[in-house]
This record gives sequence, C-alpha cells and structure tokens, in this order.
Amino acid sequence: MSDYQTIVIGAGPAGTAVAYPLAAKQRVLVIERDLFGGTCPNRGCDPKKMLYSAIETKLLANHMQGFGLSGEPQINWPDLMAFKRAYTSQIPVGTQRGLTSAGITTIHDAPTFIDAHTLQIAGEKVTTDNIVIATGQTPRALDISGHQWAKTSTDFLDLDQLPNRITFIGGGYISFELANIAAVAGAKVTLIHHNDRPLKAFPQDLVDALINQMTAIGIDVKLETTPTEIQQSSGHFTVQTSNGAIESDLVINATGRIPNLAGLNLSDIGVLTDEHGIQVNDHLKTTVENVYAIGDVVSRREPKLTPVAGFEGAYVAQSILGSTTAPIHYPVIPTIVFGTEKLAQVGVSVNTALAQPDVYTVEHLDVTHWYTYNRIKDPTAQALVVKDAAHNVVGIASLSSVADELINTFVDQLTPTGSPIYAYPTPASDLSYFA
Ligand SMILES: Cc1cc2nc3c(=O)[nH]c(=O)nc-3n(C[C@H](O)[C@H](O)[C@H](O)COP(=O)(O)OP(=O)(O)OC[C@H]3O[C@@H](n4cnc5c(N)ncnc54)[C@H](O)[C@@H]3O)c2cc1C
Ligand SMILES: NC(=O)c1ccc[n+]([C@@H]2O[C@H](COP(=O)([O-])OP(=O)(O)OC[C@H]3O[C@@H](n4cnc5c(N)ncnc54)[C@H](O)[C@@H]3O)[C@@H](O)[C@H]2O)c1
Repeated sequence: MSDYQTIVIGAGPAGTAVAYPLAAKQRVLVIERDLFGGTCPNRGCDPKKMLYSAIETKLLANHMQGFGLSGEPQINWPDLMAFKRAYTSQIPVGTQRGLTSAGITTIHDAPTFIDAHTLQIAGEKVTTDNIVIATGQTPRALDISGHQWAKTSTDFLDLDQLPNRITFIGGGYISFELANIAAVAGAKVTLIHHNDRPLKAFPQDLVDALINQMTAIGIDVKLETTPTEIQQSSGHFTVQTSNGAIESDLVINATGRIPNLAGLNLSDIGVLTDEHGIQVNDHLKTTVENVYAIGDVVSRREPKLTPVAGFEGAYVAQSILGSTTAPIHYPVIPTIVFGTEKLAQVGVSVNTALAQPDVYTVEHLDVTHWYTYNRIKDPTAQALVVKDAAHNVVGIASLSSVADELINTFVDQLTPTGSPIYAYPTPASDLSYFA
C-alpha cells in the first residue's frame, strides 16, 4: 500500500481546491515550499484588492464632487498597508490549519520526483498512487543589464512607504493595476510597454480609453518603449529605454510570469513541459498517467486566474475519485483589470469578433447617460457588445466603475448549465460559500 493516495505539490488556490474534496475519501498530503495559500491570498489578487479598496473609494468620491459630495479623501499608505497586512499575515497559518482540520497531512518542503509514484520529501522517500502538480508561476526576470535592481509585484504589495517616483515595466494586468494604485496613492508613475498593444487580449478602444483615464490622473504611459538597462546610484534608479531615460525611486518588473518547474525533476520521469508550463491532455493528465497538473503551472489557452485554478482543482478531484470520466469543459471565463475603472470582458472577445465580421457584429455603447452610470457620475462608462448572426449576445466588454458586476451578470447569462466561473475577487465569486 502507498503512503498516500494523492500527494499535491503546491498549496495555492489550485492545490487546496483539489485536496479538500479528496480528503473525505483519501489519505492526502499537501506539500508547500513557501507560503501556504499560494500567490493569490499572500501576494496576488487579495492583497492587491485590499489596497484597491481605498483607491477605488477615492476614485468614486472624485466622480461625485459637486454632486452632493465635497472634500477629497486622502490615502494614508502606511495605514493602508497595515490594513492589508492584517489580512495577509493570517493566511499561511490559517490555510495550513484549514487543511489539517480536514484531515490532510501538510509538509513544508520542496519535493523531488524519484519516479511516477515516489517523491523525495524532507529527506525521505514517500509513495503515492496519484500526484497533482499545482506549483503556480513566478515573475519572469528581465534580460537586461541591471535587471537585479528591478523589484516585483510581491515587493510592491508590501511597501512600508510609497516611493515618490515608480516605473512599471510591462503592459499587462499587473502593471496596469499596480500603476493605478501607486498613482492614486500619490506617486509619480511611469508605465513602459515595448509595443503599441498593451493588455492585448482586451479591445483596443477600451484599452485606449483606460490609458486616457490613467494619463488624466498623471500616469505617464509610454508605448513602443523597450527598457535597455537599469542603473543604480545612491538608491535611485535610471531606466534607460529605446525612448529616453526615466528617473525612479523604485522599478517594478511586470513583464510576465514563468511556471515553477525547477527542482521537481520532471524530465527524468517523462513529464513534458514547454515555456508556458506543464503539458496536459483534456483530463489535465500530464504525459505520465498518474501525474496531473492544474492551475497556473499548466500550459494551456485559458487565462491563468484564481477561479480557473479552483475549477481545475475541483475537476481533478472528481476525476481521481472516479465521479467523472468526461474531459474538462471550461465555461466562459471572465477577466478584469482593476484599474482607474474596471476593464472587463467575457464570452466571445471583441478581438475575435472583429476578425470574423461574417459571423459576429460588435456594437459600441456609450452608457454614461444610463441610470446606473449617471447615478455614480461615471464619466466614461462604455461597453462593447458582441452578437452572433442570430443577434444573440455572445460576448461583452466594458470599461466602467461597475464593470465587474456587469461581467458577472453576463457570466450567468452565458453559462446556462454547469458550474459558472465568476471573476475574482468579487461578491459573485463568494457564491459557493453560501452553499
Ligand atoms: C499581483 C497579482 C495579482 C493577481 N490578481 C488576480 C486577480 O485579481 N484575479 C485573479 O483571478 N487572479 C489574479 N492573479 C493570478 C492568481 O494569483 C493565480 O492565477 C493563482 O494564484 C493561481 O493559483 P495556483 O494554485 O495555480 O498557483 P499559486 O497561487 O502560485 O500557488 C502555487 C504554490 O505552489 C508553491 N510551489 C511552487 N513550487 C513548489 C515546489 N517545488 N514545491 C512545493 N511547493 C511549490 C508556491 O510556493 C505556491 O504557494 C494575480 C496574480 C498576481 C501575481
Ligand atoms: N486582475 C487579474 O485577473 C490579474 C491581475 C494580475 C495578474 N493576473 C495574472 O497574472 C499574470 C501575469 O501578469 P503580468 O502583468 O506580469 O503579465 P502579462 O503577461 O499579463 O503582461 C506582461 C506584459 O509585459 C509585456 N512585456 C514583455 N516584455 C517586455 C519588455 N521587455 N518591456 C516592456 N514590456 C514587456 C508583454 O508584452 C505583456 O503585455 C496575468 O497574465 C494574469 O494571468 C491577473
């Protein structure tokens, strides 16, 4: 008999989502090398949105100036950080305790595969029937001279004091979200992106509108700007770029994330990987029969998000328990950038629709005069609606203060059966806790 029926490597949203349902019927071990809870609650979605709470409130208050509200709220960074830390400091212990209470064994270590059924853990050989790899991703380092001076989103989300001048490198989710937090909190912010298409999965019109909002609050968004070197002098930094030099007190590299594969010894046991992560089939099995991979560490088309990691964890638990033999079927997956306003989309994307004009139409709606947006004086609220040939709404993208709520409503409409995936973190993504 094996020591365990399932061993899960990584205790983030994916790893915990597979471990809990298995625990009722199996001997389960979860191994975590760093912080139990993983990226999202410790150094990702949750702390970011704790900081965003004050930022969002200030932005909403600004919109209402002259409409019954006067006096601008001020951000106090150390207090905001204390608010965030009061939450994050509880996560690792709380997560580990939760797993233990469910009967799951936990070990703090980084295991190595010996064969498809054996791992070296804390100096011992441990055997198991199934292994689930849920090791997530880590920031990609810049490949330029002085790259060591650049910090990451993890550092930004734990700053004691807000530096005066911050440069964000990269035009993806992380840069757009954190640049907005930094600017509204009072920093002078520059965001540089190497081509003309930041946030490229989102509709260009809405990204342009978001950049206009960011420019209006003082963020310098520099497109077609490639960093070439980072120099340090007396604790200050100069980012040399293809478009001139930028002086900064802090440089954040957010040019993407790479899968956590090092040290696992995957190639020796025949688990195939590529630059995006571990290759899996439509049952989330790797190239080795009893070894699965879930969450951000997987190489797949679907976006790397917390609710997707949780969905995959729940699916693999069902597979291992024999409650399903069907391939995984993803419902529509909503995505949101929490910026000056929220940029959100779900269903058939506007980019897909524009590329297939014989199949889809795209309608642009200025919704500022609609009651919902007029009530909160949302100055640039807009939506793009994708319809199929039968005039059914099959996709929506929106930029507004309440685009998160709108997008989750469309999730319900576009997911008539099965388990929906709601954008995280939102009230809709809490729905399962009521069950
Ligand atoms: C700044 C930021 C903001 C984000 N905001 C959002 C958001 O608003 N909404 C959203 O949906 N998603 C967001 N994400 C993405 C989200 O955090 C991830 O999609 C999610 O955490 C993936 O879960 P996971 O379990 O696959 O990986 P992770 O959460 O990364 O967990 C993997 C765990 O495995 C551990 N591990 C790695 N290697 C080993 C090893 N060899 N041995 C043992 N343990 C190991 C790691 O320490 C980690 O704890 C954000 C990410 C970042 C960085
Ligand atoms: N709200 C959310 O759901 C949310 C928030 C944050 C992160 N995330 C997740 O985390 C992942 C990682 O986020 P990210 O922002 O680090 O990555 P990303 O892949 O979203 O964006 C990185 C960007 O940097 C650009 N880039 C690459 N090299 C560059 C260079 N040398 N100079 C300038 N720009 C360069 C890329 O073209 C890309 O647009 C996201 O893809 C997403 O899955 C989600």
